[in-house]
Amino acid sequence: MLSENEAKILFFLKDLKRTNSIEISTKIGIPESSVLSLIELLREKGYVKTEIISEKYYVLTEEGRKRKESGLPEDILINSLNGQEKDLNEIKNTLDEDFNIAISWAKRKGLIEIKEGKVIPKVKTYTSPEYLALSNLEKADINTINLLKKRGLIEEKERKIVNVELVKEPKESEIGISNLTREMIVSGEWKKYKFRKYNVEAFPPYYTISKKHYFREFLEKVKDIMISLGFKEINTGYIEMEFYNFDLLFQPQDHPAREIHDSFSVEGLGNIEDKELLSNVKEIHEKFWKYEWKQDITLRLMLRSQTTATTARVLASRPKAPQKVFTLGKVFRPDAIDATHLIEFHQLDGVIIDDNFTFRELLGVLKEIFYRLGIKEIKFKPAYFPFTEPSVEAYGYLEKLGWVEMCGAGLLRPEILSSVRIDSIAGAWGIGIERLAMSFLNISDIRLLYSNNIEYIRDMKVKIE
Ligand SMILES: N[C@@H](Cc1ccccc1)C(=O)O
Repeated sequence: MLSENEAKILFFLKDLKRTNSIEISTKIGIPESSVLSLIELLREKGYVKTEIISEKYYVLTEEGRKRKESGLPEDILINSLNGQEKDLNEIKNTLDEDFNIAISWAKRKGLIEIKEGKVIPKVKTYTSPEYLALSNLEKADINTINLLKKRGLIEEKERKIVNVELVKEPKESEIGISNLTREMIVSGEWKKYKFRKYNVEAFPPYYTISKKHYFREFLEKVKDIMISLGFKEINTGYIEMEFYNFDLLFQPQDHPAREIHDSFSVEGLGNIEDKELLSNVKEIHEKFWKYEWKQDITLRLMLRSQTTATTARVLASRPKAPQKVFTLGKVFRPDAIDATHLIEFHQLDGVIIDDNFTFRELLGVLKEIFYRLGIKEIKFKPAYFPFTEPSVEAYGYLEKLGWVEMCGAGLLRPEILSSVRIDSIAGAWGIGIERLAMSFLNISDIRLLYSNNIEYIRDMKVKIE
C-alpha cells in the first residue's frame, strides 16, 4: 500500500520518469528531509531506483551579504573618484575601515596608481565581476567563485541530492488513504482507493502542562502549616540595617558574625526614626557588653544574614501580647558553594509573645511544627545565641540522614524586651528551610533545589502528609 505522499511522488514521476529530491521537494511542496525518507520507502517497495550524489553549493557569508547591499570597497573607491586624483589621507577618512581593502584590490586589479601620496585612477567607473556574482552565484564562473571564496564573501556547502528513476508504475488502487472526504463519497471516487488501518494503539502527543516549581510548592506548604497553627505571616526586605539584624538582637558590634567576611554589606546608611529605641539599645549594649556602642555602625546596610531581623522589626513595632508571628524568606551569607552550602538560602523565623509564655511551651510549639512537617522524632540540646536565654538547638530524625540540626530557639533575653518595652515573655526560633526541603524532596545536593534541568524540574514531586 502507498501512502498519500508516496503516491504524490510516484504520480509526479510518472510523466518525468526521472528527477531528483530537490525538484520533488520544491514542486510538490514537501520538506526536503521528508522527501528523502519517502524516496527511501519507495525504493524499498521497488517503485524507484535511486542514486545518491553530493553537490557543492555556495552561500553568502555575513560580509558577503553586506557587500551585496553596499558594493565592494574598490568599486566604491573608483566610482567616488570619478576619474579625478585624490589625496590618500582624504580617501582614508571617507573609506574608514574599508580603506586598506579598497586600495589593495584596486592596485592589484590595476585600477589605480599611487604617486606621492595621491591616488590616480585609471578608469572612470568600475563594477567588479565579483560584485555582480554576489547576486547570481549559480551563474558565476569558477574563477570568480574562487575569488569570492578567497575574499571570505561566500562559503562552500555540500548537500545530498538523490536522483530518482521510476521503475514500476503506481496504480491508483494501491493508494491507501487515511482521509475520506465528502467529495470522495459523493463522486464515488473512494472506491478506487484502499483505506489505511486506523492505529488505535498509537500514543497521543505528549503535552507538558505548567506547574509550580517543587521548591516553591514546598515553601508554600510550610507557610500553610504555620498559618494553620494560628501564626500571622510578616515579610520585610532583604536589605537591612545592622540595627535590626544585630544590635536590637543584643549582638555586640564586635561580634564575629559581624566581621566583613561573614555577611554581605551594602553601600549606604539607613535611618531610624525611633530615637528612644536607639538610645535604649545603646544603653543596654554599653551596660552589659561594656564597650562604646556606635550609631554609624548600627545604621550600616547589609543583606540580612538571618530572618531574626524580621522578628526584631516585629519587636520594634512594640506589639501588644499575645502575638504569634512568622516570616519565611531568604537570607545571605558569604560561603563556598557546595553540596550543603549556598550563599543565599531560606529561614523561617517565628516569635510568640504572651504574658505567661514558658520555655516548655516553646519546645511544644516547635515539636508541633516539625510533626506537621512529617518529622515525628525531635530532640533538643542546650545551645547559645546572643539573643535568647535559655537557648536550644532542635534536631530532627530523618530516615536517610539520621539526626539533623533543624533550628535554633530560645526565650528572648530580657535586655531585648526591655529595650522595646514589652513586659511579656517571648519565645523565638529560626529554622533552616533548605535542609528540610532536601529531606522531603529526597535530594542530597542542595544545589538541586535551584537546578535548571527542565526534565528534572518537571518530574520532581512534593508530598507532605
Ligand atoms: N537566627 C539564628 C536562629 C535563631 C533564631 C531565633 C532564636 C534563636 C535562634 C540562626 O540563624 O542561627
